[in-house]
Amino acid sequence: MTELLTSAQMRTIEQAAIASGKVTGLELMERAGQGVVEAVFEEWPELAQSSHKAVVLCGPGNNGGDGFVIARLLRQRGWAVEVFLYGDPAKLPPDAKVNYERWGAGGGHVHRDWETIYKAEQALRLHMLGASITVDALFGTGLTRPLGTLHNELWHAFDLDTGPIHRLVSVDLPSGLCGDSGRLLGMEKFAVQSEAKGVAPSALAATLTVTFHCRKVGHVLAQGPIMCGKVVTKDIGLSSGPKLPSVVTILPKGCVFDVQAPFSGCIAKGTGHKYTHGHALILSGLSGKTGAARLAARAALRVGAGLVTLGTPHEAVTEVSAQITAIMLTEIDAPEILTRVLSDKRLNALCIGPGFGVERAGEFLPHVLAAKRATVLDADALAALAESETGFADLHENCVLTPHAGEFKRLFPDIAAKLAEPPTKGPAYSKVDATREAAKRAGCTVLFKGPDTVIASPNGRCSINAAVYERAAPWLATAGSGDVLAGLITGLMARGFAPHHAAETAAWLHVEAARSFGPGLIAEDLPEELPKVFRALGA
Ligand SMILES: NC(=O)C1=CN([C@@H]2O[C@H](COP(=O)(O)OP(=O)(O)OC[C@H]3O[C@@H](n4cnc5c(N)ncnc54)[C@H](OP(=O)(O)O)[C@@H]3O)[C@@H](O)[C@H]2O)[C@@H](O)CC1
Ligand SMILES: Nc1ncnc2c1ncn2[C@@H]1O[C@H](COP(=O)(O)OP(=O)(O)O)[C@@H](O)[C@H]1O
Ligand SMILES: [K+]
Repeated sequence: MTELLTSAQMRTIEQAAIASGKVTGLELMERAGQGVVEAVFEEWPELAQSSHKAVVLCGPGNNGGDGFVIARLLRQRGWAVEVFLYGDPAKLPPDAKVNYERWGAGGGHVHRDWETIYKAEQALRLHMLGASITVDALFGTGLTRPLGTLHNELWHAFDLDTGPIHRLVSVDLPSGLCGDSGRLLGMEKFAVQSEAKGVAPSALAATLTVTFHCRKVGHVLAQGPIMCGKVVTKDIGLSSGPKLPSVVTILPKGCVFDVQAPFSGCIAKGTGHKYTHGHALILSGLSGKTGAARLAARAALRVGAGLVTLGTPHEAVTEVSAQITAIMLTEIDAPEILTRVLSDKRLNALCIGPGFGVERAGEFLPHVLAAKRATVLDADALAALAESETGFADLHENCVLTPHAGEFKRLFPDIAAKLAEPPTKGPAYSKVDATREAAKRAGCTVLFKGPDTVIASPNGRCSINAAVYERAAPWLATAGSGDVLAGLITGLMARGFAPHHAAETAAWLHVEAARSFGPGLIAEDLPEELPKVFRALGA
């Protein structure tokens, strides 16, 4: 698992490293600047062949300090560099000030008060038009409030109405993007306008973002991926040495993890007979609505549950039995029959919701939850849960709720409203905050779907399965893919995976299967692609 850090956590790590005496802030800043220059030449090797022109936009904090280092290093390579400072040099923090002075001592000029410059000469725009790269070192993890008029100026100076600027390199975070939530502070107006025009929601949407030590949560959530372009992480010497483990334990807030490939050992089937690997029961909808449960059942079987049974209403038996082979069928017409079926303790995981019907789900839910099995509640079961009188009282820690944004809103309207509020100050309320709050309230694991799927459990554990950047899987936006995910979680829980682990692993496999199949994917393809994914994992 890789950690995704919040801005506060990153600061804690930096400060602890500096306090330990093993590194100075100035050294960290130098390495950060070097990391950006390195990443630029790795991304565009042609720029390393000769000298070019760069524009570097520096802000009033240490992000600006990184900008001065970058400017100096590029100039040392013979580049012509124009530096614009937003803010008062006298007020720069100490390390940034040292680098500002080093830039000046080497003969470097700093354009100041660029609002006037823009209005008088449009210098910024002119310089940028002729530059091979523009570096955004305005704000990083210290962004506390919206960019306001500065952003308006940049829109005009960049003349971005028609598209993104060529090779905009962002230092740590695109300025304006909240590092904890991936949301753009105070830029809803631009978000709406740009969506209509099909361009990025900010003048500062980067081609390349170079961050330090670890990716931040905001790189993968919400608008983060659109704003960052591509994210490269550079080591600045915080990972080496024995000090990090103790630093990590004093992090101020719970950590968030990036879901990584499961160990082949946990996916592989050990010895044992089919019952060793569990028996999943997937509850089917009525005739004409049975496809969703069949998809889930197929996924549960493919992910390795020893046996899978579809609990099918009598009137749908012909429809279902005509379309299954290895999957078994048992008639379940009424909630009481479900309770009787579940007296077989070998049925150890349950899925209700896909194609089930909201009203029926409302009738079955109390019996499902009373059985205290590992249970996935998806689709119609979530709608029924939102309407139920007992609310979350009957949920237990072996439940997993799998809402998409609409279902999340029905289940947790106040939390969804908080998340929908336009962010005006950083750190903004994030999908991580929302899912954590939801899991705590529900008392069970919540998997909040999307390209940035967030999984949280009541104990505060939280992971993000980000299908973004090199793991983008837009083909998952297809009917029935959520049913497959529900089946994967159920199958893994039948195999004995704990709810959070099952949700993480299923979400990862879901994206991998989609990526392995590629364009043209339909939900039926997902379970069938799993063997290939398992083989690649060495399972
Ligand atoms: N620490 C280290 O050792 C290392 C740090 N590194 C680098 O430092 C970055 C973090 O630096 P940072 O903490 O100084 O914050 P930064 O993002 O530069 O901004 C703070 C300034 O901006 C201001 N401000 C905020 N929002 C504003 C707005 N909307 N409009 C106008 N002003 C606004 C804010 O003002 P204030 O809120 O205090 O009034 C403050 O003056 C990090 O991302 C990385 O690049 C690397 O060198 C590695 C080593
Ligand atoms: N653009 C996307 N990139 C990655 N994953 C996506 C994208 N769109 C949807 N998904 C995933 O596909 C699944 C869709 O589930 P859901 O909305 O319940 O669909 P359905 O009800 O049709 O099964 C979720 O797991 C979601 O995270
Ligand atoms: K930046």
